[in-house]
Amino acid sequence: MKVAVIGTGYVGLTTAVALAYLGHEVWGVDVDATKIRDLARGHPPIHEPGLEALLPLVQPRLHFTTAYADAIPGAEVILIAVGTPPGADGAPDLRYVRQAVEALALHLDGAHPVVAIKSTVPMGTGRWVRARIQEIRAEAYEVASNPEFLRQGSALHDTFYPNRIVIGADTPRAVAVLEALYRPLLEQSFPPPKGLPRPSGLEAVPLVATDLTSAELIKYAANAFLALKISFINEIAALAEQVGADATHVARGIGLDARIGPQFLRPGIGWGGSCFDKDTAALLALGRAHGTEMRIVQAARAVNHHQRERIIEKLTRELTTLRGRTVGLLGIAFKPHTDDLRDAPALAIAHRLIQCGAHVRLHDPVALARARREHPELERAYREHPTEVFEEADAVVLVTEWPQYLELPWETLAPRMRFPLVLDGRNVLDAARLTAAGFRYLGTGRCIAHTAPAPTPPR
Ligand SMILES: NC(=O)c1ccc[n+]([C@@H]2O[C@H](COP(=O)([O-])OP(=O)(O)OC[C@H]3O[C@@H](n4cnc5c(N)ncnc54)[C@H](O)[C@@H]3O)[C@@H](O)[C@H]2O)c1
Ligand SMILES: O=c1ccn([C@@H]2O[C@H](COP(=O)(O)OP(=O)(O)O[C@H]3O[C@H](CO)[C@@H](O)[C@H](O)[C@H]3O)[C@@H](O)[C@H]2O)c(=O)[nH]1
Repeated sequence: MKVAVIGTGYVGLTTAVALAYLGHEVWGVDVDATKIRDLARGHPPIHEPGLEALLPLVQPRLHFTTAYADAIPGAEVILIAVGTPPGADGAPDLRYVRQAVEALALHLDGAHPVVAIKSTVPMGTGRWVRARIQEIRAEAYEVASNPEFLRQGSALHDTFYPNRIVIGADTPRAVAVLEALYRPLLEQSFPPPKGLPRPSGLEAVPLVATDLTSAELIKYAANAFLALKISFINEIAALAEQVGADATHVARGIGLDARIGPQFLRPGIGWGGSCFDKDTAALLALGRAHGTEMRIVQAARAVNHHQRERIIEKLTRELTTLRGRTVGLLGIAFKPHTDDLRDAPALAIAHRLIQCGAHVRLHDPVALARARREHPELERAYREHPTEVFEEADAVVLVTEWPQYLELPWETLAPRMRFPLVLDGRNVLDAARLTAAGFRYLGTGRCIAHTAPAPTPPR
């Protein structure tokens, strides 16, 4: 099948590569000429595990262009995967979707492709896209919603082995065409790419076929639910610290209940990234626009915003003041295995620390180059080697759980600090090992023996 993918960012590029691997003839279109030039030379502009290795393998069936005229004519499916960043009031800014739709409409030929929206868009957008194309072409085209659920850092894995595929469309033909596009994924009939083994037990992927608007809402509901699971465990973690409990044990204790499930219950610094903040804000705005107050989502956001401030509070409590202190942050990317810095907690914490009069040092094994480009205001803080953030520091905070940080020569690091405090924002370090190495170790939501509160009698 000839497929056009509009937008070659985290979602569009991953989708294009995966579809080419499955045997489709794929055209990736982007307005960013630099990105397209790099891609055409086989250089992915983003860090995503497996992408660089897979790109040359699929190259014969994968084309990159800035010209809609190359990609659209003859395509059976057009996937829109452009950005939908937050607008001023939290509602998504749909200008890139509008621009993509207007550009593609000019090149539609008689083949009647299905236009499917992969970008996360407000309910009603699909119907608007259909109407706009009809207005431009004076003819009806089928439009579908095909929301994407991949996670950055495991984007290819999630694309090849999704939990489900959602297709929202108002005609059976649109569903049938997209079902045919994804058949190898639905039936898991393709040989797993090298380095991306199929999860054991995965034999088929469920298809959720629904109407356009429900599919659009599924995406927002999924992200909001995941976000509130994280905020829930973080709220429990805050209480655990006060009462002398271990929130990681609480998470395991509740997560084994099949009705709750173990995932997204890792207490920590809270969520970051390009999606959760944007999509929960969008849901609030959409609720407001339709007279529905989204109270649970609002609470989840409030808890998450406070998570970053809790790091500042903990450091202030431990160090009395932040003025003149030196604080090292391990990890800048919003999660491991990506170089994405959108809504990265480390950047927010770094700016708050500087505001409080502290000196900051920042390291990341992959995202440092992007941080230098996108956040030159922090240039003095960046360090090339992780051990440099410990030099004469008063505290080090592990913000992003890159596996490399577990391998640091911890036994040699405490003596290099002014005050050997380590705040483990992701609960991944070995508390006993660090304590033995001379650190004062503080986890998140875990009260270790010497910080436990005095016992209180039952009332
Ligand atoms: N990043 C994720 O993990 C993820 C996962 C699921 C869904 N989503 C959603 O998918 C969408 C894309 O997200 P992303 O992270 O890939 O964004 P991104 O910013 O990485 O990529 C968007 C791309 O679209 C291009 N673009 C903008 N206007 C264009 C136009 N008119 N024609 C062609 N290309 C154009 C940009 O140049 C950019 O390369 C968003 O709606 C997002 O919410 C993202
Ligand atoms: O138990 C957890 C799980 C995650 N996080 C944090 O949550 C954020 C988001 O992580 P993750 O969801 O793994 O990455 P994303 O790439 O943001 O993916 C989310 O957002 C995408 C964009 O919409 C969706 O497609 C995915 O399904 C959804 O998981 C990160 O800062 C994580 O550190 C936690 O704090 N605790």
